[in-house]
Amino acid sequence: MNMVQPQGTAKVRSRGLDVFYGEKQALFGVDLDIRAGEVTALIGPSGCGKSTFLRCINRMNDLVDGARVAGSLTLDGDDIYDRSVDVVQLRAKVGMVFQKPNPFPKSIYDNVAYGPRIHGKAADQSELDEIVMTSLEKAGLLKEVKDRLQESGTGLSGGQQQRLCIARAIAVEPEIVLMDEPCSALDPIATAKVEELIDELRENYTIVIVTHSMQQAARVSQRTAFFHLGKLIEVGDTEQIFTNPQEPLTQGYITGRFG
Ligand SMILES: Nc1ncnc2c1ncn2[C@@H]1O[C@H](COP(=O)(O)OP(=O)(O)OP(=O)(O)O)[C@@H](O)[C@H]1O
Repeated sequence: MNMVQPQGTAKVRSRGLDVFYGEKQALFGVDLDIRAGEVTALIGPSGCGKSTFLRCINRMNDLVDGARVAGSLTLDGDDIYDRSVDVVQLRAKVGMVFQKPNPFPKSIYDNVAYGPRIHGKAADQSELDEIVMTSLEKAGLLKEVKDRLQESGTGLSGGQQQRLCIARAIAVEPEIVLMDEPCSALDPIATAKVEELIDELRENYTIVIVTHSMQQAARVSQRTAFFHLGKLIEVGDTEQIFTNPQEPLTQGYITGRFG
């Protein structure tokens, strides 16, 4: 089990974070703390840089040609962009769940066992079985799939596939789970299940979620950061952001004046 830091400690800290895609600047001097043991929601209109910020935390932007990062971004005080950082190890610490459920075309079991296998997390088969079962249980999926672990992950419903992807992400015991609009391809019932799950997971993980749904941000997060045109406009306790925003731009967005 992870050593979870006391709630409120900055797990990830950005200072003056700029991100460029070629000539285009997508983030401007972002100063944001992501606190340990909480769910932080990133909200704002399309193209404001939410996903860009999220993807910096596990260096997914490294995969984009011409992407460049300046300023400082740390995880537990260590520079995420330091030359000495092993990106594979970083991504084991910082898991990710994408917008569209993307199980591998493998069995349910192998989807979850994949990460533990490549990171050598299990000494033998029974330990691997234990990790797979525990991860499925934590992802709220075990009951539904325990009799068909050898069937393909792609044969599950969309909501089950997304919970399988969450099980896959947590199987390597990450410290942080990044979620990029994890419910946008799901129906309301599957969405409710994933939201419930996010709430349970925050006991053991620090979670950052990008969402277009303000209702979702209000339901699942403790902190909310509002971005606009690549700038962080305001961050605060979720309740405060939605009931008493300090910035006119935030006010305009949450009251639906633009978006
Ligand atoms: N791979 C890329 N190449 C070039 N520009 C990009 C790339 N990815 C994002 N951008 C640009 O960077 C800016 C921020 O994009 P980003 O995807 O972070 O925004 P977002 O707030 O997550 O948007 P959305 O809500 O639509 O997903 C946008 O102007 C976008 O066009």
